[in-house]
Amino acid sequence: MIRVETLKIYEGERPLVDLNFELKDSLALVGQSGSGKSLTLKALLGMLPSNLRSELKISAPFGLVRGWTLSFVPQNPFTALSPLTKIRKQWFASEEKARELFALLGLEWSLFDRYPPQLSGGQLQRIIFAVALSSDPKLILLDEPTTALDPHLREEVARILVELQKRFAFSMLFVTHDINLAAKICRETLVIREGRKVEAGPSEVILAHPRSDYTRRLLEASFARREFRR
Ligand SMILES: Nc1ncnc2c1ncn2[C@@H]1O[C@H](COP(=O)(O)OP(=O)(O)OP(=O)(O)O)[C@@H](O)[C@H]1O
Repeated sequence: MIRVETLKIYEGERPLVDLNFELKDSLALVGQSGSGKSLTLKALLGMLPSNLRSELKISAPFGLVRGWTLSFVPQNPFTALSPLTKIRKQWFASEEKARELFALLGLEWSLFDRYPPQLSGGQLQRIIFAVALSSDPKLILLDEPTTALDPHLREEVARILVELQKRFAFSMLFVTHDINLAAKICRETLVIREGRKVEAGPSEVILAHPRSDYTRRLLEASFARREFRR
């Protein structure tokens, strides 16, 4: 279990984020735009903008080393890789590892020698997952990894993620504003507003019995988006 005992982010004296949480296998961090989701991920990655400072205290059964035990999946697969360089040249693990992950993710091996713009959004997102998994991480941070994808691909990516986690047993912190998607992917949910905890617990309990109006509004927004998509 990973314990984030203190995670505070300040702009000058103004606290933007003040959180603590436990992460067993999968935790969704859910909140409206501006609630502090991205800043929380940036603080955990040690990549905060230079005008902000943070206090971070984490206890984990392993060291968190970015690019090794700690991986990151960014929001937009279309911009995550350099467009002018073949996937092969952007791959830092062994070719054997690439073959294993490509097979597992249902990616044709020939895609390894293509340029990113030659791939579809779904293929690119799988490649980003392969890159994130290539160092055998213990913790993966995901920043709304389905936002840039078509709705049908979103469900597919959610399914792949759950399968990958079962197989590789990494922990994941999944950031999203979609509380329904959060519950599909993560066992537990932490709802935040203005950088503070609103409520936390098993995802299905939060979906079925939201305790705050804020969480209810997130649920309504999520259902409204779904209706709109139909
Ligand atoms: N470099 C910065 N300097 C000052 N304030 C910042 C900075 N970056 C973000 N903020 C503020 O911190 C708050 C949290 O921002 P953050 O980007 O974490 O929100 P978010 O929940 O990820 O939103 P979104 O869903 O829109 O990406 C916002 O009020 C934002 O304006």
